[in-house]
Amino acid sequence: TRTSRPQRLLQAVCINAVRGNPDSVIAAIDHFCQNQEWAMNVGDEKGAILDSVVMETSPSTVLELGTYCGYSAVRIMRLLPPATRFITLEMNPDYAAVARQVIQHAGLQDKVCLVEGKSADLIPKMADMFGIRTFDFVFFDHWKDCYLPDIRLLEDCGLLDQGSVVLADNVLCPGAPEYLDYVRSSLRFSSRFYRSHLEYTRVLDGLERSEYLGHRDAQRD
Ligand SMILES: Cc1cc(-c2n[nH]c(CCNC(=O)c3cc(-c4ccc(F)cc4)cc(O)c3O)n2)ccn1
Ligand SMILES: [Mg+2]
Repeated sequence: TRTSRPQRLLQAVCINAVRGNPDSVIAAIDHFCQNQEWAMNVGDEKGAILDSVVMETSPSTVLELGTYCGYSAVRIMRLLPPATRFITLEMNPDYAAVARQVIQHAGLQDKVCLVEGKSADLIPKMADMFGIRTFDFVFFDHWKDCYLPDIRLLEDCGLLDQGSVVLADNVLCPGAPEYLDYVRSSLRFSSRFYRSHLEYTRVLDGLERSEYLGHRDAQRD
């Protein structure tokens, strides 16, 4: 059977990227998506915003929802020290298989823990499975209609601490309107929008950065 798009993306990484060099893996994927086939990686424009938010947060525990081919896992982990705990959840086994090889090509396989399954099933097991109490940084890049239930689930499971940062991709395209309303109206979050574009296109998109202010109650009316 024909190869899948993730498999063709992986092939481009194997051919064009230098093993053990995360920046060359990122460049190879961006070149493939700009010149051969569009794919739903966060991309270079939004990726630069992701880099800056990661660096200013300098987290020691990171959760990513939606690994896809591992592009943002490589982007995030190339910036952080080896002691950082990084967990990424992917529910599609074919995506996960490609992501493992992309992450390995970047030489980051020892720093990344990729878990297969649904976010709603795995989030409540984070503490038991990994001995992680709270996440300093969470990157939402999974199903857009899961953003709202999953940020509520993170709160309910006590996985966010005062100062924890949740960065959400695609809040305009494909869009996560209910999620935006929630984080922007909640007294428990301080949110700001980073205007950008859908990866490899001119379509408007952006990232929403929401900082957890602690366990307060009430909504802004
Ligand atoms: C653990 C867990 C993981 C998942 C999960 N794993 N992998 C994903 C993929 C999610 N990503 C997207 O759907 C996505 C789509 C677009 C897009 C597509 C088509 C267009 F025309 C315009 C834009 C652009 C993007 O940047 C995206 O990130 N979900 C789901 C549940 N539980
Ligand atoms: Mg995305």
